[in-house]
Amino acid sequence: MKVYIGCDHGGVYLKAAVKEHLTEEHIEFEDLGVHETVSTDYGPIAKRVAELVVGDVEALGILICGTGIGMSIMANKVNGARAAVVHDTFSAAATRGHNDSNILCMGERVIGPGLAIDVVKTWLSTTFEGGRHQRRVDYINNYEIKA
Ligand SMILES: O=C(CO)[C@H](O)[C@H](O)[C@H](O)COP(=O)(O)O
Repeated sequence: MKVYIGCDHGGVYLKAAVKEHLTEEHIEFEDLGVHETVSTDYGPIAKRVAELVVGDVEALGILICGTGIGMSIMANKVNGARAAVVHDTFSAAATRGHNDSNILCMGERVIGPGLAIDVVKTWLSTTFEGGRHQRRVDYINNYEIKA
């Protein structure tokens, strides 16, 4: 598994904390930026990470901005991206287990690094349950194919 990670200026510090965790856990990742807190736009970063994730079935993505919301809105425009804004471990497990989310979005202005790392741990270690949830994810995929 490889994790593509990106942020805007509102997520630089939380991204650094998440990268530290991924490094400690020997989880392969690629940082698509940004690296500075100079004001920037979340759109291009979210688009790039989402495209990379969709292009590699083994890959997952983590996107961080001030709230996680701008990143998720943009990422979900990319066909095949299932980006979820998550700030608690219950939702982290549910969105992997039920929605097969492939991109985790968080907000540095919303969540502290301790809980954020727990969210990342839970999200990365939970697997998709399939079954009735596969039908629901298929509905989304079919909609994208026709759109
Ligand atoms: O898109 C967002 C809001 O949902 C992100 O949190 C951005 O990081 C935020 O809008 C950036 O705001 P700023 O005032 O330009 O720092």
